[in-house]
Amino acid sequence: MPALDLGPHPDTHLDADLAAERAHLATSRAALGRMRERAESLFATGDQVAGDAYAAETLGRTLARRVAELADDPTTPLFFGRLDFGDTTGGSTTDSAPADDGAEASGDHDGRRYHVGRRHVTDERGEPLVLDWRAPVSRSFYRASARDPQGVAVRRRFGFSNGVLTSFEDERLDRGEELGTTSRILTAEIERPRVGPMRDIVATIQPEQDELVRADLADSICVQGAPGTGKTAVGLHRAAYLLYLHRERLRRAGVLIVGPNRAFLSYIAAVLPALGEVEVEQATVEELISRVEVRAVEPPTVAALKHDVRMADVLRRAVQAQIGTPTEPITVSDGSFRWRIGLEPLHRIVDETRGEGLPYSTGRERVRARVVSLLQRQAEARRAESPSDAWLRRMSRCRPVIEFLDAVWPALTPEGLVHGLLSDPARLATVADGLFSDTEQALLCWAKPARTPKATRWTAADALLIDEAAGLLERSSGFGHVVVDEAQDLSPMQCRAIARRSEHGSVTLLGDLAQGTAPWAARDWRESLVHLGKPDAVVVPLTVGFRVPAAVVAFANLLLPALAVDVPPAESLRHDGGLDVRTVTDLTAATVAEVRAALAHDGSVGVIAADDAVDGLRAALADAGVATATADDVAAAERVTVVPATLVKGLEYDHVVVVEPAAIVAAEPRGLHRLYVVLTRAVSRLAVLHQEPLPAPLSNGSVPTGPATAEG
Ligand SMILES: Nc1ncnc2c1ncn2[C@@H]1O[C@H](COP(=O)(O)OP(=O)(O)OP(=O)(O)O)[C@@H](O)[C@H]1O
Repeated sequence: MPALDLGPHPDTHLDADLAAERAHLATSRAALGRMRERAESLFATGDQVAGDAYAAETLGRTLARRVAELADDPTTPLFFGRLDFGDTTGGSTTDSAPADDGAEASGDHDGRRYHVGRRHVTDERGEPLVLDWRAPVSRSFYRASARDPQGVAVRRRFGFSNGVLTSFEDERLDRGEELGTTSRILTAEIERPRVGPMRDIVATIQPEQDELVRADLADSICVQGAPGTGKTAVGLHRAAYLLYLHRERLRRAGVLIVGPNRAFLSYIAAVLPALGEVEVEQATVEELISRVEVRAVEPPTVAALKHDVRMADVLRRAVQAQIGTPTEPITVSDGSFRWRIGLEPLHRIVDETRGEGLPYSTGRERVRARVVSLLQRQAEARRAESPSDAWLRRMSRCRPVIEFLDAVWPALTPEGLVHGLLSDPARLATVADGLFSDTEQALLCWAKPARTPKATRWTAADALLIDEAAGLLERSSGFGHVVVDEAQDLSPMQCRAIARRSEHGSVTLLGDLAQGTAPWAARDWRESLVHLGKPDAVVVPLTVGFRVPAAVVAFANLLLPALAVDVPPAESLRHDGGLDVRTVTDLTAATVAEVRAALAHDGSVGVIAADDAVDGLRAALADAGVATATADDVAAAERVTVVPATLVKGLEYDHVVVVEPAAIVAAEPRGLHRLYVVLTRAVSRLAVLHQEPLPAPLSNGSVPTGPATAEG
């Protein structure tokens, strides 16, 4: 049997193996320590080495990053796997190998042995002790199978506890042995109690996940995955992989992770640094588009109109409508001569520039430059010499030229454009005609507009319009790769905001149509991809669930027919766990009792309720002496978190207590989708407490009641 259970072990051969692996770990840790010391001492002396201040700063940053990358967390293993390549030439397997990342063909690794870990570790001679999981050769650790061993004779996985190597598990791929998802080490990792922030899954990435992680940088992909299938994990590991492979390019252009809210972003924030990646920007869409301060809310119907993709056309037309027709020639005097540009060339300049489709503000400068160039030509013809730069500058800023520009191509700001449009029904009507009905236009226009953009109390949706307008006025620089999580909730206009930031890069879109809770949530990934400017991206399903136990998945899936989405069903890898659905007479008292009982187990406890019930539950728990944390405080010492239903997307807790599903459903138009999200947060046990009847799709199914049905 390939799986080895190691603890105190009678088999001296296995004990010797384990001892050798522990020694290799100790050597590797010492080597990493030396690498870090070297980086630290370079960092300390960096300013004396570098030539100028700029070089010193750049070098300083690089070295500081290097030091951070080489941080060693004593509680996580430096390596988690080993690959022994078979020897087709007849020699014996040798430890380590040439520091080879490039050799793709397995033949180059004949007879070699590699430890696979979080980052490269080399000994003093530069020989690899641990290979980075992202190196080409490490791919076989994730992908080799009995059917396609890729030259690997033995794949070894290590079990660790607090950074100490405790066991290993071998698969003799050369003998057709393969554990797949029955691996004990994988099972232990999936079933481990959760505490604190999200962790990396680098040791146990599954083959279908690895394919997504290692997709080409040029490939935009969309992952449709049921709850807990590892979408977030895949997106983060893909970011780390791409940074490794395209370090310089992506460091310049940047990698961006977009998540639904701050609680989620703080939950995932530690994953990339743990993988040695300390320079990835993480933001919500709202943070990305924060040109103006949001100081007001508006009715959902109005917000929905502003999130509608028709607004993009309205704004485009509004910008176009600013471009006028020249009505008078330009006459300029430079003190010595008078110059004149007639209407005909001015028409030509404006038409040509309009035809070039440049961002509006660039267009204005182009018109200016062309006007000045005509003046220059006249001056050259008359004086037989080129005018000076100062003369050209003066001409470009002289009053007749500015007046001409202001008449035919006026300067615009994004805020000014949107303010002008929403405060003037007649102006809106000219550009919204045929796109929005009269009623819709009336909804869009402000009843009492502020006098200036500055005085306007903008809403979140206005900020989105301003961002769209900014994209029409100026060219923005984008990221090299953008990972968008919970993407099903993006509106078309939000997709466009992200498209502007990934125009020359690629995107990884992660989401689940069944979890769409925004009023504008996607119903078809193809549409989102069009708005994101990546219409050709492939949509790949993930269907193996790593979080939610099978019994809980089955319960949550009772909701699926009512959600009106076409998504492939998921299969749970977890057959442990418990589900307890209970009618109670006193919700608060039952919640407190449930939390107390949950605290007898290891791991985190999440109490999830309709937003307006949260404060009451927190107070009741506090009165009962149970300290609670908030969802955005991932470092909290408290094991119990009370989370409003609207903030729980993407998060998970070992033991989840859902309080009054009917209230969660009633709180918002897509309340059933919200409930589906809420019910799929449990890693080990789910308790559903209700006083009101369960929402119809749940009460119609055969719901297990009473105490836990399949307690693991
Ligand atoms: N290959 C794996 N090995 C071990 N654990 C995994 C693996 N893939 C995912 N997990 C774990 O499963 C849990 C769910 O993963 P993740 O949050 O990435 O799923 P998701 O699809 O984004 O979920 P949701 O739809 O709820 O947002 C996490 O605890 C993650 O660490």
